[in-house]
Amino acid sequence: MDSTTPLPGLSAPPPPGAHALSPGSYDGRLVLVTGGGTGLGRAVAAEFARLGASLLLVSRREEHLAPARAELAKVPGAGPVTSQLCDIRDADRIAEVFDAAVAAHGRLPDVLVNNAAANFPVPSEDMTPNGWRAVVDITLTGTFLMTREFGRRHLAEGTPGSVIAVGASYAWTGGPGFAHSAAAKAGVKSLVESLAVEWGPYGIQVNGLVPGLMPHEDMTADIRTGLDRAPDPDARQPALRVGAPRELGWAATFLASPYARFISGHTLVVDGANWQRRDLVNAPVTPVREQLDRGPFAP
Ligand SMILES: CCCCCCCCC/C=C/C(=O)SCCNC(=O)CCNC(=O)[C@H](O)C(C)(C)COP(=O)(O)OP(=O)(O)OC[C@H]1O[C@@H](n2cnc3c(N)ncnc32)[C@H](O)[C@@H]1OP(=O)(O)O
Ligand SMILES: NC(=O)C1=CN([C@@H]2O[C@H](COP(=O)(O)OP(=O)(O)OC[C@H]3O[C@@H](n4cnc5c(N)ncnc54)[C@H](OP(=O)(O)O)[C@@H]3O)[C@@H](O)[C@H]2O)C=CC1
Repeated sequence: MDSTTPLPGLSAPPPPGAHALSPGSYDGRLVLVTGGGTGLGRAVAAEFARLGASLLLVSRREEHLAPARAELAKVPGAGPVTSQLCDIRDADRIAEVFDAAVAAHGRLPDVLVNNAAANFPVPSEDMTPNGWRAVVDITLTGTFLMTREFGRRHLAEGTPGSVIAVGASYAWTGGPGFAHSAAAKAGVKSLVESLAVEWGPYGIQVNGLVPGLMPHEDMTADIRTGLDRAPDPDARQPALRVGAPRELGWAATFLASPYARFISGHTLVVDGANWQRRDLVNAPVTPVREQLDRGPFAP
């Protein structure tokens, strides 16, 4: 290969609609996806549906849930799709959601995908106490409250289950400009490791799942603007391409399948090795304020 031959990078994913697991692998199973009305949550829900799962989508806004319900119900092979409005910071409402799951689907969710999260870029010196609390309460405490209810219900029934918590790679590295979200995701990773041990004896598997850069149309304006500052995102990844949301869905359906039952307490990163990237000599440091175009600090 000479220097003029383009490098291949990691190969493109199979087309939408393809799947690795056998058709009907999730027939008769109920999968609860928080934040399942948008973005990556919706893509993960679609892959479970394609394999026969019934779905329960949970989030705060009907305008996110209604279109997703309609679209996911049309996925070939999908079981019934329902949704519940719920702010995952509200433990009482979460209990009602599980009651509604049993009423609508006749069973507890077999799989819980904790995908809902909150995030916005902000230099830490500008972050308000309430801004910190909103992100940590949704991302970490919300994940705990959902998982706690799932675990309690299954322990009471004596039934098995599988939990997947969507994380971010800055759980390991820190996330300058996203200190609240990075701290919360580090907490999520730790929670996965604690609960996998606590609940393994009862047949409940708990794993983390970390997406790399997987652009989608629901990304928040703040995050989209940040990404738009760096053109050609493919060239910035070791894979020489960004990820497709369905690649996260395929990983999720594997992790909750019988073939991955002995994997627990693990956090799987689906990012083409982007988070491992290091240069021998790094680019010059640009302060977060400058990266975010915030101007001088004005207390
Ligand atoms: C860059 C490179 C890309 C690189 C990209 C790297 C991405 C890394 C991986 C992670 C990705 C993700 O998590 S993506 C997931 C992103 N998705 C979301 O966040 C969707 C949900 N978001 C939301 O609902 C809201 O934005 C959020 C505020 C976070 C939560 O809603 P609430 O209703 O609870 O909160 P509110 O009452 O509106 O606000 C609570 C406080 O937060 C403050 N606040 C709200 N939005 C704010 C904002 N944009 N900037 C500053 N502060 C903000 C408010 O002023 C309040 O503080 P006071 O004024 O003091 O009261
Ligand atoms: N996109 C990416 O490249 C990356 C994403 N991630 C992670 O992937 C996951 C999905 O992200 P993405 O799809 O991009 O983000 P989105 O903004 O599209 O999705 C966030 C979802 O969470 C729901 N949500 C937010 N707050 C609450 C709440 N309090 N209660 C219930 N639901 C809530 C929202 O629905 P509603 O507003 O209706 O409540 C929305 O559906 C997150 O965990 C994120 O941290 C990690 C690394 C990279």
